[in-house]
Amino acid sequence: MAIRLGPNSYGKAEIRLVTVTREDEVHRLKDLTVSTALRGDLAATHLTGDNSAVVTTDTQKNTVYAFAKERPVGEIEDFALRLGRHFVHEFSHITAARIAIDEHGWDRIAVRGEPHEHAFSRSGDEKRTAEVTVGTDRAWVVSGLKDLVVLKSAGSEFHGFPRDKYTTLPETDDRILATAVTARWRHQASDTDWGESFRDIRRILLETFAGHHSLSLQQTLYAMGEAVLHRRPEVAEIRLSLPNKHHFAVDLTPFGLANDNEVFVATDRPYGLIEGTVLREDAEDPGPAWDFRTP
Ligand SMILES: O=c1[nH]c(=O)c2[nH]c(=O)[nH]c2[nH]1
Repeated sequence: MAIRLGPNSYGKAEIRLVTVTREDEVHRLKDLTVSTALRGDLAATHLTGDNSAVVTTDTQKNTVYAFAKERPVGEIEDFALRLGRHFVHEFSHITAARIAIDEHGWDRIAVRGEPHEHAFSRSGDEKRTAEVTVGTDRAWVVSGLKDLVVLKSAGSEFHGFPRDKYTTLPETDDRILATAVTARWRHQASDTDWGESFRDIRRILLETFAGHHSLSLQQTLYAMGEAVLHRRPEVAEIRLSLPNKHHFAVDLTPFGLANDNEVFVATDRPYGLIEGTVLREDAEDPGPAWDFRTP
């Protein structure tokens, strides 16, 4: 029986990093969860236990903290690029690094209408994300956001679907449409103005969700992705994952009441999960941008 080692990688997952930058009395916060992963000639550790090529996951974690001290973290894409390039350039047997970062937002607390210098409240569940893959001669950058919860109470219909003996869903020309957007977009280059790009893409996603008259969440997904590609030339491809956060009109007839689309039950499971990719016809091959394990 022939057995061999297949694709493999290793790293430190979910390193929690918080930095405080002080400009006089005003403090700035960065709150990140960083995951590192390395690939390379690591057969020996798997096959014989020879660890001489293993840049330990503990060292990877320490490197993240040291880099955060040596220079301001800055945009998460830049921080990930610096870390990835370090691992690949410093260790010749490491052929690729993947650095994934979630950034958690904090808002300044307003005290008597004035933003406080050093007191913050968590912005909510939404995260800005970056997944950077660094190879020996180039890098791939995927930016994104997670858990951006949105809802519209008009401008959404869903009808025209096939009915069989198991179909009970009523057709509707007026429903609540709600989702928690996870979006990841692949950049064509590795030297964009990451902050400006992120803020504008987030705005485009929100404005399209709000303004698009939806006949299905699938159609809304495509419209959101298409709008980003129309307006942001730096993006080659966008992947969206949209859980349908169902809001069903409650049947009030047992109480002698009509429900004129005003009273809903919000259910959290099961949920429809609508996922899709929108990309440029001439998009460059993604290489390992999405899947670190692909050669
Ligand atoms: O926008 C929707 N797409 C579906 O595929 C679907 N399926 C379903 O039950 N409700 C919805 N809504």
